[in-house]
Amino acid sequence: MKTNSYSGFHKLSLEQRAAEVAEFANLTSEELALVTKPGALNNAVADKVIENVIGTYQLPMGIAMNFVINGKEMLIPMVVEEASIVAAASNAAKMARSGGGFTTSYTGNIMIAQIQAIHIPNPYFAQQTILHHKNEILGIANEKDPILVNITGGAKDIEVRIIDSLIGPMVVTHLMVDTGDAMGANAVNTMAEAVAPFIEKITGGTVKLRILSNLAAYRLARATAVFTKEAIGGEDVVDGVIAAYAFAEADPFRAATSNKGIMNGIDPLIVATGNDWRGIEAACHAYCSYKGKYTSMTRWEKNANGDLTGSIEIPALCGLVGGGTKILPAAKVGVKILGVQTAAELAQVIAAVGLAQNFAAMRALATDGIQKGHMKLHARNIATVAGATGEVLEKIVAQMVAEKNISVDYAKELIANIK
Ligand SMILES: CC(C)(COP(=O)([O-])OP(=O)([O-])OC[C@H]1O[C@@H](n2cnc3c(N)ncnc32)[C@H](O)[C@@H]1OP(=O)([O-])[O-])[C@@H](O)C(=O)NCCC(=O)NCCSC(=O)C[C@@](C)(O)CC(=O)[O-]
Ligand SMILES: NC(=O)C1=CN([C@@H]2O[C@H](COP(=O)(O)OP(=O)(O)OC[C@H]3O[C@@H](n4cnc5c(N)ncnc54)[C@H](OP(=O)(O)O)[C@@H]3O)[C@@H](O)[C@H]2O)C=CC1
Repeated sequence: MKTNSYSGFHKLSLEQRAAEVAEFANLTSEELALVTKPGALNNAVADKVIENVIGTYQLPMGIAMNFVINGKEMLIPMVVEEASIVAAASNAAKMARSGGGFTTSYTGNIMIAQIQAIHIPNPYFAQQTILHHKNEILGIANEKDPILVNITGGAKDIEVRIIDSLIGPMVVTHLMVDTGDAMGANAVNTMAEAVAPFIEKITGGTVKLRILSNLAAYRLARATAVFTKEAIGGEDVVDGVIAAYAFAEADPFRAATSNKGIMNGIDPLIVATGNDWRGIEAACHAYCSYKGKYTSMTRWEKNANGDLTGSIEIPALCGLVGGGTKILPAAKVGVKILGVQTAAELAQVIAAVGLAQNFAAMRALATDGIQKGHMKLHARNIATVAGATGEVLEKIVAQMVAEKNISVDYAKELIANIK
């Protein structure tokens, strides 16, 4: 292959595509084998999951321990490439046990589909007109998915917003659909497309976009936890975490990093269960900013006893019956390890893990600094990249950590000295 402008690449077999890519990118046969050799996700299945497939790509699955959620002991599967995340989640969950673990709740599996209508000269009149026809709109939507209607009732309500925009006012109808154990993108998109002509007819406008909103403000998972001051290192640590939170609450530069720390917990669980991590990333970041400024996804306070209390409320977009969960064999194992039966349960675990992950990072930041714990574990990564294995690896990790000098170059130097 001499150029990447290649019409019909998708029509080749997986093996042909892999060979073409190897030629273009000068891959050795060993390098190519790292993506083409059969894995637990076999190539024939992988070829049906996305497009232009040349093979598969593995990531580690680790298990976060110690979680007690609503009184139930759970193992949390996490698929991720970053050292210290799984250890940190286990560490936080261990400390949360002193306060009884995590308590969660959920608003239900309600997704929003948006139908955007433009070119309407009288938007307030159109808004009320759409609301007059709520039952017909719900009827049209529900005709599209009788199975979902049987399971959950399907589309349940509408709301209509008028949005000022660069091209004038828009009348945006929200269709609220109970998507049950599905994340629900496909069901709500189909319904939105079905009701669009009727909205055009009753408003005289032109419908453009018909698509779900990732800002799933009616699909909220909540989690709380009490970390007793004794379990986390005393009242200074409580105050340190609250000061760290105050920084994130006030400053979007800090909030972005703190929230990345929360997604450190959420994304690996989302991936382990075959869910869409782009969807939940968009949802969580949008939800913590749509009431005004971009701020922290969590809240940290001190109770009357001087203990630390944490809370989180996020749109936990996830499902158990569709998307990757249905097709990826390892995702099914992830769900089984977790032991959840419904999307509602999964959503609540997601919130609890996000809260735990934030606590671990905030506690580290407020005490020793992040590098001590993180770099101790990252050092194993660095030593592996430098080529160390077995006893040599353990030895140089210990030395790099003790000397606080953790780099690939130094690891290589230590390996050479040992030899
Ligand atoms: C790293 C620790 C846990 C060490 O913490 P430690 O106090 O040295 O750990 P420990 O040896 O006392 O062990 C306590 C528990 O932690 C877990 N644990 C401890 N070590 C392991 C391990 N090797 N493998 C698995 N689990 C481990 C395990 O549950 C263990 O209990 P045990 O099983 O021994 O009874 C701690 O320092 C920590 O929680 N640090 C936070 C690390 C973190 O957040 N990493 C994420 C990457 S940094 C980032 O991306 C986000 C950030 C930080 O920027 C976000 C922000 O700014 O807010
Ligand atoms: N903006 C975004 O985030 C977008 C995300 N996506 C993608 O959409 C995918 C997820 O869509 P989703 O619609 O969940 O997946 P699927 O369409 O794969 O699966 C959902 C379907 O499963 C069936 N089903 C079976 N049992 C149940 C049950 N108990 N509860 C509810 N439904 C059930 C329903 O179909 P039936 O009624 O026919 O039986 C339902 O429509 C992900 O891959 C995501 O990446 C797509 C577009 C945009």
